[in-house]
Amino acid sequence: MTPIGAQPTPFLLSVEGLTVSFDGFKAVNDLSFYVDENEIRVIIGPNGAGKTTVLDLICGKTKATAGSITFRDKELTRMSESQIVLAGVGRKFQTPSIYEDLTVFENLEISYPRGRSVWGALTFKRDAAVRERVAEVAEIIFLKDKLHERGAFLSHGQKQWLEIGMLLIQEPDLLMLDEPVAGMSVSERIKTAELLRTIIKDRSVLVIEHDMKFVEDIAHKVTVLHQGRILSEGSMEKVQSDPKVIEVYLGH
Ligand SMILES: Nc1ncnc2c1ncn2[C@@H]1O[C@H](COP(=O)(O)OP(=O)(O)OP(=O)(O)O)[C@@H](O)[C@H]1O
Repeated sequence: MTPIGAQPTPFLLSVEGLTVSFDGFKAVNDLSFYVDENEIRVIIGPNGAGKTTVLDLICGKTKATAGSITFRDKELTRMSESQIVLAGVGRKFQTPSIYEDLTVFENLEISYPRGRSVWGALTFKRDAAVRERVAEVAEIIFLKDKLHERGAFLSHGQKQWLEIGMLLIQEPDLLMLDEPVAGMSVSERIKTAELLRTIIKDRSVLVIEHDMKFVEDIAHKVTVLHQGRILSEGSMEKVQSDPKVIEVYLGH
């Protein structure tokens, strides 16, 4: 809460009193949390805590029963999924959904946003801009030497990075990732942490994750959900030593 008379804090994302009810069952229940610019926030919690539902609500896949989600100056609860994407929110689901028959280059190229400016007959200029951006993103996602490899031949981890790249090319201000390191090798997890640290220079990232070593590596702040509400919030150190968190989640 902003004290009366103070300037509002410039959060990138403010979730306030968010509630969604499925046939009377509140999967998310009067939830409030705030994400800063350039922050990596991780949401953890037991199965069924409401983590995926929170991301579904932010990206507009599920409509809130009550509460608000403010992204910069926009109220997301009143917007459609596509409007939310255009406002700058990218969402990656758990399973990679790249085009297996296309190359890394083509997968990135196809995701390049169209129609943001009038290119008209300037296709030559546009092609150069696309190639440049594809190269930049390929470097960030560790695939610059694989640009002409077909999606089908990438490892599971490389497919996950490519999908992150397909979102990055759209330059979202908020990127949401659901268990990005599930099924990855240890070295891929370390590189994914590096990737996230690189990309938050220009945006914030909201991650759902169960892998506590990875959470420790990346999280600026952790929000622990339980039964649709916040059980604990703060640094990894703080939530890890919170008896309530140990009881319902970490102790198992
Ligand atoms: N569309 C829906 N209709 C009815 N119930 C739903 C719906 N979506 C989610 N739920 C319920 O809401 C609760 C929260 O689910 P959610 O998937 O958000 O949890 P989660 O914390 O992401 O769990 P997990 O770690 O298992 O992915 C669960 O009890 C789930 O069954």
